[in-house]
Amino acid sequence: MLTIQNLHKAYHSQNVLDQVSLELPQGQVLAVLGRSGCGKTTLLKTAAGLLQPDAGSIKWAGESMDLVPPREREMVYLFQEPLLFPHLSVFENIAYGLRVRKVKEAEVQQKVEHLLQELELQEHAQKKPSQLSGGQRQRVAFGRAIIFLPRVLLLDEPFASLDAQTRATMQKLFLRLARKYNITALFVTHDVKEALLTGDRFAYMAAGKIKIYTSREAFIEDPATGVRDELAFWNSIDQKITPLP
Ligand SMILES: Nc1ncnc2c1ncn2[C@@H]1O[C@H](COP(=O)(O)OP(=O)(O)OP(=O)(O)O)[C@@H](O)[C@H]1O
Repeated sequence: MLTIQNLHKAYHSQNVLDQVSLELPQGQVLAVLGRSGCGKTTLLKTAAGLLQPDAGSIKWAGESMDLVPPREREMVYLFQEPLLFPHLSVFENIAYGLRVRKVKEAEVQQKVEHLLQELELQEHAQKKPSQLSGGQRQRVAFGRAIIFLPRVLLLDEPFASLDAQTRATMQKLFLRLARKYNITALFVTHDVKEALLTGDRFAYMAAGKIKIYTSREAFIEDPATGVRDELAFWNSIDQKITPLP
């Protein structure tokens, strides 16, 4: 269980995280919907240990992570734009987390090859990141993040820069692997449909405050989230599309 309690962070006089608290059981995905600038990235970076909060605490299985450095926290932050080592192949980018943990070569080969298959990247294993498409690069970054099964995956609008079709493929891939590997994730997005698709649980963030919902229905029904209005809009578009004769 990930437990975040009363996290607070301010820049000058602006409260960017305002008493943020949440609980996330292992193997669940919390979709956090929020408009640009609401503090989503600050929340994820603070959870990963990349930013220090002014107050509050982060725990995993009851153990405080507050003094644990980012590398040992095993809460991996996945950037909007995939950050890959440009000089390493796809294989070595994915293997990186195992190499720094001094995992034996045979196990590295077996694990990376298996994940390359899952990510449908086998034929690109020896390419460098510059030789890949945006969607392929994002898949490599995802593989690199999950290869050692971190405690928590922190996803920051991971598919925002992809075209609609690639984005839909990536969302399905994420869901399949999240189920298969029992991934615990905070998935932040400004996209209503993406939040509904990826989340087991739902939250809405605005001006540094987070609201956690007890059910999908409560999330949809709350007028503050704008989810119902957006779903109504898409339904009205669907009804306007008349089938071809
Ligand atoms: N280093 C900083 N110094 C001052 N203000 C900052 C700093 N980092 C973030 N902020 C401010 O904090 C607020 C929240 O930023 P954050 O990056 O968390 O937003 P976000 O919800 O992730 O937005 P987006 O979806 O646009 O990435 C913004 O108003 C931003 O200007």
